Amino acid sequence: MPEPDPSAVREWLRGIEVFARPLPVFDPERAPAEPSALFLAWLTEAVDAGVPDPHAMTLSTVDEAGDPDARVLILKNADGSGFQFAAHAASPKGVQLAGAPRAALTFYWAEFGRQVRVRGAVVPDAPERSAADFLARGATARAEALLGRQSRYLTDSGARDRALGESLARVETEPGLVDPAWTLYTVVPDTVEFWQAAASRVHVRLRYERESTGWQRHQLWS
Ligand SMILES: Cc1cc2nc3c(=O)[nH]c(=O)nc-3n(C[C@H](O)[C@H](O)[C@H](O)COP(=O)(O)O)c2cc1C
Repeated sequence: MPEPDPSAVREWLRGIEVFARPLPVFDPERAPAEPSALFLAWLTEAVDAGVPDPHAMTLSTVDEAGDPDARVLILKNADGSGFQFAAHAASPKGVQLAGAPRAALTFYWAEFGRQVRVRGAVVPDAPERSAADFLARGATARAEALLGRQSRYLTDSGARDRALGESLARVETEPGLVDPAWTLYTVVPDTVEFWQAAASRVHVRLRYERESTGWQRHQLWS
């Protein structure tokens, strides 16, 4: 296969339209006092419009060398106390969060041209709540988590299938079995930014910043 022509790729990418669809108008002057209220309103609109995986978000962390890492996860809950996700403490993200318990979350709902950016401290939830989340997962997901090998090198898929089969049998004979390393984490936001694309390219940005007196709202240059 011939090498792709880098300038052709550049032209091809330049030709792909962005925000070429009707977009909602966001009036930051009418935004609620709490970012969780606006987040849930935008998430509800995404769900109601049939956006695929509307509760998927990018979780960004840093490793022990200070290098950034990021991956997509599913949001488990959002309210005035923060944004929750669940992960295995022995996974790379779990290890990174143990060393540097801060994170950023990014949501993007392309159909609406809307992005939400969250930054804050990450706090593990109480063990009983993590256990309840674990037990609410499907049997295969529990069996996989119990193996605690997420993101390790997979060199032998036969060995993987055997280990998974044994773990699944264990889950089926002990349905109350909980992996103590399974953890619900809450990102307690310091800032939450709402970004609404506009066809005019004068995009609208509103950042909530946590102050000792409560949430302050600031519009940002786009
Ligand atoms: C839409 C989507 C949803 C995902 N949801 C989860 C999830 O809820 N939990 C999870 O551990 N990985 C999920 N993943 C896989 C993660 O992106 C990632 O590959 C995995 O958690 C390993 O990350 P780590 O090596 O940084 O720990 C999802 C991936 C996608 C694309």
